[in-house]
Amino acid sequence: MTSVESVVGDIDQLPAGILYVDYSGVIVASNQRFNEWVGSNHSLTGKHFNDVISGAGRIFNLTHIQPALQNTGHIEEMFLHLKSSNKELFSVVLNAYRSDACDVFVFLPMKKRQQFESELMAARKEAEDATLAAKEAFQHLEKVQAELQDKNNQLEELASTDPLTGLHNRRYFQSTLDRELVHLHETNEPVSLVLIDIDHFKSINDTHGHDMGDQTLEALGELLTANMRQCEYVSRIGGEEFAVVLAQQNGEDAVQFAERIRRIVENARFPTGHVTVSIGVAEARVDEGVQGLYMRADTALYDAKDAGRNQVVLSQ
Ligand SMILES: Nc1nc2c(ncn2[C@@H]2O[C@H](COP(=O)(O)OP(=O)(O)OP(=O)(O)O)[C@@H](O)[C@H]2O)c(=O)[nH]1
Repeated sequence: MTSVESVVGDIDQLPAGILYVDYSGVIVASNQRFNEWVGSNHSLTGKHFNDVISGAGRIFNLTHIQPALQNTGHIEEMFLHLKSSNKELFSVVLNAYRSDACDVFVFLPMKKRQQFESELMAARKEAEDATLAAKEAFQHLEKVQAELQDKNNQLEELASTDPLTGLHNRRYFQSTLDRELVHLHETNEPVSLVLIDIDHFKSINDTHGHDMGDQTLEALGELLTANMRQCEYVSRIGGEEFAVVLAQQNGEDAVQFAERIRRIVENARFPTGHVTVSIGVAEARVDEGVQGLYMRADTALYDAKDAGRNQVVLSQ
C-alpha cells in the first residue's frame, strides 16, 4: 500500500481522476482530482466504489464494468456519472485495467459533452417555445379572420337591409333579380316579378303623421315577410313600394300569389286602420333584362292604380 500511496501523491494534479479499487469494490486510494469531483475533503479510502457513482452507474458497474474487468482485464471508454457529496452528477468517461493488486480506474471529465447537451436542451426548449408561440399566433390569426369574416357578413347584411322594416333593400332586390334572370336564361325555368305599392300612402302620412306612416310600412313589412314561402324574395325598394321576386313561378302563379297578398293586406289591421295595396305583376321573358322586366311590372302597377287601386294587374 505504501507504494500505491506514493504513486497517488505524484498524480494528484493530473487532469484525470484516478481510483484504486480492490477486487471487492472497496476504494484503496484516490487522487486529489477525483476527490474534488465527488466533493470530498477527506480520503475516500475504505469507501465502496458504489458510494461515488450514480444509481444507474451501480447497475452498470455490476453488469458491465466488473464482468469486463474479470473477463478481459480492462475497460475502454465507458460513460458513467459520478455522484458528488451534494448529489450532483458529474459525467466522466472511464478507462480501467486490472492489476495484480487491484483495479485501476482512470476517469476523464466530460464537461464539454455536458455543456453541449445542456446547450442542445436549451436550443430544443427554445424551438419548442417558438413552435408553441407560432401555434398560438396562428390560432389568434384564425380567430381574427373568423371575426373579420363575421364583421364582413354583418356589413354585407347591413348593406342589403332596409333599416326601417328590416326587409332586404333595393340593392339586394337587384342582385336577386339579376341572379334569377341568369338562371332563367340557363334553365328556362320561369321567374316573375311582383311590385306592391300602398294606396294613398300620402294621405296616411298627412292624416296620422309621418311616424304612423313609418309604422304602417313596418307592419306591412312584417306581414309580407310572414307570408313568403321558399324561393319568394321580398324587398323594400322605395318609399312605400315593395318588390317580390318569385323564382320558378310563371305569370299565372304570380297573379295567384299577388291576389293572396292583396287580400291579406286588405283584411289586416294596421296602426292607422284600413290599408290596401295595388300590385303589378310581370313574368320575365327570356330575351329581356332587369330593366325591361321592371318597366313592365311597373306599368302593370300603374294600370292597377288607374283601374281604381286595391287590385292586381298582370303585364301581357
Ligand atoms: N312615413 C313615411 N313616408 C314615406 C316614406 N317614403 C316615402 N314616403 C311618403 O310616401 C308618399 C307617397 O305618395 P305618392 O307617391 O303620392 O303616392 P300615394 O299617396 O301612395 O298614392 P298612390 O300611390 O297613387 O296610391 C309621400 O308622401 C312620401 O313622402 C317613408 O319612409 N316613411
